[in-house]
Amino acid sequence: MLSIGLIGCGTIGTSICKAIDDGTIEAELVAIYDRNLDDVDKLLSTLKRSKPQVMEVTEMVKNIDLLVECASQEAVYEIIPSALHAHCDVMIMSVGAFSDEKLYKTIKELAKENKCKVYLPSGAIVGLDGLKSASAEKIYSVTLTTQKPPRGLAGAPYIIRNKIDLDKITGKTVIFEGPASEAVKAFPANVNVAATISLAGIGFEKTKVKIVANPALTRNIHEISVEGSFGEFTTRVENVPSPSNPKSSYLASLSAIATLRKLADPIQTGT
Ligand SMILES: NC(=O)C1=CN([C@@H]2O[C@H](COP(=O)(O)OP(=O)(O)OC[C@H]3O[C@@H](n4cnc5c(N)ncnc54)[C@H](OP(=O)(O)O)[C@@H]3O)[C@@H](O)[C@H]2O)C=CC1
Ligand SMILES: O=C([O-])CC(=O)C(=O)O
Repeated sequence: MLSIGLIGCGTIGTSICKAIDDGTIEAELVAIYDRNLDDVDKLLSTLKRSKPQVMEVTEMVKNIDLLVECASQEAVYEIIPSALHAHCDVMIMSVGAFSDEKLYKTIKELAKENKCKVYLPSGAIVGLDGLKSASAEKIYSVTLTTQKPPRGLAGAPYIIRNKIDLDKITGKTVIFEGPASEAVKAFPANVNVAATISLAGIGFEKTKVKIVANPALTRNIHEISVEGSFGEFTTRVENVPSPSNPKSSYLASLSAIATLRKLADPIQTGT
């Protein structure tokens, strides 16, 4: 059975661990870690059958087949290279870290050298299958428009740097427009999906991102528009935010769970 170690015991990490614990994912949860020890304790208290050890990544990677990152972009720098050196496969949620081309190349090389796989779930978006198919030929443009209730953007470096008072936003307001390369740095906990789209499509510089704060919303909306030699499509998802972290949509947790279930399934459906 697949043995899993997980870094980041917050919203997504807890959903994944519960899904392993209740058998939705056929795997063994061997180890968990979070820099916030209260989150570790909270997570442990929700598990009924699994008894993961709490251990740091250097120890964890000696005991697992697959490391799951659901922590932060900085954690990708800290833990993924060690995991690959130790011949572990990895699943990454904080995909925005890959806007750093050097990191992306290093991880790809390490994965090849150590015969490991790097899994990047679709996360909080829909339509990645179409984008991947379209990228076999010419794509002319890709645009992501993300709308969140203002509290779903709280704490982002761009909001802090520009002293944007989210409480004063009373109508639909465009907060940011620019390439995905800038968006994932300005909003590292809000639009990792822009990175996943960039990697599947036309890259971080050509992928356009618009971020809108909309106080009329209770959901996180992601719209992707793609034009290419295949024709054009637009996808739109209205995501329920996770109760414990309004920045992260619940679909992101479900997508992580689906990716892990796929690993145990001999039949692979979809592009
Ligand atoms: N690909 C996608 O579609 C999506 C990706 N995400 C991303 O997935 C990641 C997890 O999301 P979510 O579960 O909602 O986040 P949470 O904030 O709920 O949980 C993350 C946990 O990881 C901890 N953590 C952060 N950095 C490190 C580190 N370097 N080492 C150890 N622990 C660390 C945090 O601690 P502390 O509280 O101290 O920061 C926190 O306890 C985030 O980066 C998020 O932006 C989210 C939604 C969609
Ligand atoms: O969950 C979402 O709606 C998207 C998100 O936070 C991210 O991509 O980082």
